[in-house]
Parts: sequence; structure tokens; C-alpha cells
Amino acid sequence: MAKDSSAEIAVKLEGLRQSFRQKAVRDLDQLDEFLARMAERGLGQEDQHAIIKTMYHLLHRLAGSAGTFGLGILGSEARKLEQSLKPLIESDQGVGLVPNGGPCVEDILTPDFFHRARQLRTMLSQPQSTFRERAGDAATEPVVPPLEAAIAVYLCDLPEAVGVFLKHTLTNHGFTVERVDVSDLLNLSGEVCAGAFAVITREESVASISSTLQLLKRQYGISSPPLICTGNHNDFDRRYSLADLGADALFSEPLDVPLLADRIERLINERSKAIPGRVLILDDDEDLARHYQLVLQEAGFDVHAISDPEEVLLALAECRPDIMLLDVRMGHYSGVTVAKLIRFEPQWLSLPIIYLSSEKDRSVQLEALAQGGDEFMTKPVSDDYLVRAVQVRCYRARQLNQLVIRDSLTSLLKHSVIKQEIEKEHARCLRMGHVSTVAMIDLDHFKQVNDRYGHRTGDHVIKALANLLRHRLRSTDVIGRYGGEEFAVVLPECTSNMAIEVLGKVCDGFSEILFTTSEGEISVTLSAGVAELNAFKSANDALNAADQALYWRKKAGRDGVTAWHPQS
Ligand SMILES: Nc1nc2c(ncn2[C@@H]2O[C@H](COP(=O)(O)OP(=O)(O)OP(=O)(O)O)[C@@H](O)[C@H]2O)c(=O)[nH]1
Repeated sequence: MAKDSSAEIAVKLEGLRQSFRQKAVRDLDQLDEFLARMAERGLGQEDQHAIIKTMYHLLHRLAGSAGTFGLGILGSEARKLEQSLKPLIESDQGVGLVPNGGPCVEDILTPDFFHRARQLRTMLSQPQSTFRERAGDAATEPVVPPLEAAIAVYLCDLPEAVGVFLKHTLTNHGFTVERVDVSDLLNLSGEVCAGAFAVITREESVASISSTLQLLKRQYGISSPPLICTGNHNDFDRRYSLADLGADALFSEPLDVPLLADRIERLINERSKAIPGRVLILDDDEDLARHYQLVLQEAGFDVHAISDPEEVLLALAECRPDIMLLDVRMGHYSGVTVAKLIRFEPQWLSLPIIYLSSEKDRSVQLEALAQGGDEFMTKPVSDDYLVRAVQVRCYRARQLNQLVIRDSLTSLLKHSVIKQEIEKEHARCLRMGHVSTVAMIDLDHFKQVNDRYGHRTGDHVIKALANLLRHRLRSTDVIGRYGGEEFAVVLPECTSNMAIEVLGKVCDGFSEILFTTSEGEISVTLSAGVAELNAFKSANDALNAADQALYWRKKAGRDGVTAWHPQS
């Protein structure tokens, strides 16, 4: 679904504010009716209790949401009235004289209470501070390239031979490579700059290129692209001055291209860490949930908002959020119990859950945290605070999650995670009726590489293949490190013939990569077996079939791709 522009989001937020105002008018009409009934003589205790409880919830709702919709004064006055009613709600009998000498209705519903409650209506039209403070920030926030964007590498001011060599070899690693000069860099468009790119230059040009990149950074509000230089200086002073001038890495000649490719990848990924994440919001107040959703979407988050607690497990499975914002009081459902229910599922044990609540009582908050949530954000939450708080928590959650689900050498998904992904796609293609393919990929004669050139070289080869797969496959394909030198890939909505073509190109590209070893340069090949997921009853059967096809490929001479087929 296309994302809304800032202008569209602003229009929608204004619509929500208007709709909140109309609802608040209705709420206040209702409050007036309740006040009138409470003033009646001869009202039974049960009726009084029911009315006070409803008034309390109505005031609680207003207190938690009015500030978000630009009615902060109304919200804080509603909060005070809500707090006055609280002792009646908490007392054993709910209302009336409490045996232990607790409050009685007359102590709390004083003429002053009635007067203040009736005054709430006037606050609908008072000019008040808005919680939407961050409008001015948006233009200055750095534009961060999306994680899956193809990485462009600009070779700038390099000697002819080095430029030609790097263009060829880095293209084999899956980068889009161009040779340019400083003026070409200066003319890069905003669109290109918003994508992921790195610059490689010689050390003598670092100063001028670094200042050009700073200009682009200021002009387009991008984060600094990685600047890598080539050179042969080993002395501290020279290295210090290169770092000071803005270089992010120094590579000595002769260049070790797989290492260089790996460094480009890492530097780009480091800069991508500021990418906002996925957020699931559950708040039974639909307008409030929608407001939070729009504000976070405007800040670049991928947000899913629901209002019905019964949808939570389905929404979690679909959205797979980095964090969840959870309302505490949702009609007859409690957010605290919903958090406990979410933790029944092992996969959500580590999901950070942040309660959004008007509850200010620390002991109640602590009790709720003990039941399954991680943090409290007290309503009303300003837009600015919401965005920043969610940014920090998403970033941390993503970092922790990466450690848990990704292999440290290649940053690809770990064995158990890729297996789950294969199962998910198998279920999806049976449900949707499309064709998807699973591939098993294995490096050829890899034991010899390790034995002859050492494990360090072996590790470079594994990393280079991981990087190449990341670049050459679609962002929707899922790649995992299945075992030591074995990889598994899920290619959704892709037939085995299409997979043979794509992976054939990966085979060709990989065999052209040269690895520097103590005995000179070497190349390594790979073999792959593919099988269509929907041809099998289970994901495991499909995986075994891909493994079988890989075995056939190895037998047939390696260096290529073979599809599984039924044997006669
Ligand atoms: N450097 C390195 N080597 C690894 C890693 N994981 C597994 N290996 C090595 O990968 C090699 C796999 O060797 P084999 O399974 O015999 O297969 P092969 O030599 O590739 O032979 P074929 O698959 O038949 O082409 C073993 O030497 C493992 O030690 C790793 O993380 N780093």
C-alpha cells in the first residue's frame, strides 16, 4: 500500500481532531446527564454506583486522549475530576459509606465538583497548547536509505587501472558501480542521494570528496555516505589525518576486493540502523490508535493499529512488530492481561510491550509491569515524545533481535529462523495458490579452501557469498545460513525455472570473484538445488527435495543449479 505524504497525513490528523471534538461534545452531554441524575433525590445506592463508575471511565478516557487531540487543558481538568472519583471506585462497596470510614459520595460529589465538571465544556473552545509539537522537525530529519536499496559505489578520482579493476570486480559482488569525478558527485540528484551509496577514492582526494559529501548531506538532509580510500600509508599521523578528514576506511593496495565489498556492506548497514521499525498499536479508542499510527507513519515507521483486543494474535503474526504499544483499559479487557496472553506464545516472549496508560500510580504501574509489559508511557503522550520514545525502543529492539536471529559471520538468518520462514512460505503458497521455490546452496570443495588457505580465507568466501546473495536476490527473498557453508533461500512467487535463472547468475558472478590468499588469487564455485514448495505436502519435504537436487548437482560436476524432479 502506498504511504501517505506528509500533507495527506496532516489532513487525516486534522480530521481525527475534529472527530474527537465531536465525540467530546457527546461525552460532555452525557456527563451533564449523569450529574443531573446524581443531583436527584432518592437515587438508590446501586444506581449511584453505576453512574459514578460510568462518569469515572468517561473522565478517564477524556484525560488520556484530549491532550493528544490538542485539548490539553480539558484533559488535565478531566484528570483532576477522575482522580477525585477514584476513592469511590476503589472502595469496597464502590459507593456510599465504607465500613472502615472511607469516603462517601457527598464528600466527593460536592457542589464544587459539579461546578468544575460542568465547566469542562467551556474548555473545548479555549485556545490550548497542542501536543503536536514536532511539525518543524520533519524537514531536518535525515533521510535514511531503505535497508534493501541496491548499493551504488562511486569510484572517484582513482587511477585508470584501479578504477577499471574495481568496476569489474565490485560489479561481480552485486554492487552498481560507476566511475565519476568530483563534479559528477556534486550533481547527484536528491533521489540518488537518498539511496544507499558509498564512495571510493585515493587518499590524496579524501579532503575534497569529504567536503563534497558534506555539501550533499546538507543539501538533501541525508546521513553521511561511507567514504573509503585506497593508499599505502601505515604511519599513525597520516592515518589520523585521513580519519580526521572524513575517511571511514583505508584499504592498501593490492586491494582485497572481497574484504572491501564486506566493508562497504557493513558501513552502509551501520548507517541504516537509524531506520525506524515496525510498531503494533492496540488501543480500543479507534481515533487515538489512528492518531498514533499517523504520527508514527509520518516519522517513517511501519505501523499497524487495531482496536479490538481479540485481533491481537493475528495482528502480531501479520505485522511482526519490533515493539508494541498497548492500552491498559479497553472496555472489559485489561491490557495487562492481554500482555500476559501474548507471552503465552514463545515467539513473543522478547517483544517489548509498552503500556499506554493514564495510570499514574507507580505501584499499579509496577504491578502491571510484573505481569508482562516492559514499560509505561503515560497518556496523554505528545507526538514529539511518542516519536522519540518509539525510535529509541525500536532501535534497541532491532539490535537485540538481530543478535538473536542473525548469524554473526554473515548477518543472514540463523538455521532455525530460515526454517520457520520456509514453513511460512509453504503455508502461504498453499493458501494463496502461487508457486514459490526453496533453494539449497553449498560452496564447492570448501574443505580444500579451508585446509589449504586457512579458515580466515574460508570465512571471507562465506561472507562474500552472503553479500552477493543479498545484492542479487530480491528484497522479498529470504536468505539464511543453513549450516557451515550451506545456505537456504526462499524465493516467493518464483517458479523453479525462474530460480534456476536467478541463481545461475549468482553462480556465474560468484565464480568471477577473486580471493587473495598466501598463494595468490583463487576463485570458488557453488552448487545449488531448487524445489517448488507447493509441490510438497510439507516444507520439510520440499527442503529435502532441494537438498536432493543439490546432491545431484554435486554429482553432475558442481558449479551450477539443478531443479528437483520426480524420479521415474
Ligand atoms: N572457514 C569456515 N569454514 C567452515 C565454516 N563452517 C563450516 N566450514 C567448513 O566447511 C567445510 C565443508 O566441507 P564438506 O562438507 O566436506 O564439503 P566440501 O569440501 O565443500 O565438498 P563438496 O560440498 O562436496 O563440494 C568443512 O571443512 C568445514 O570445516 C565456517 O564458518 N568457516
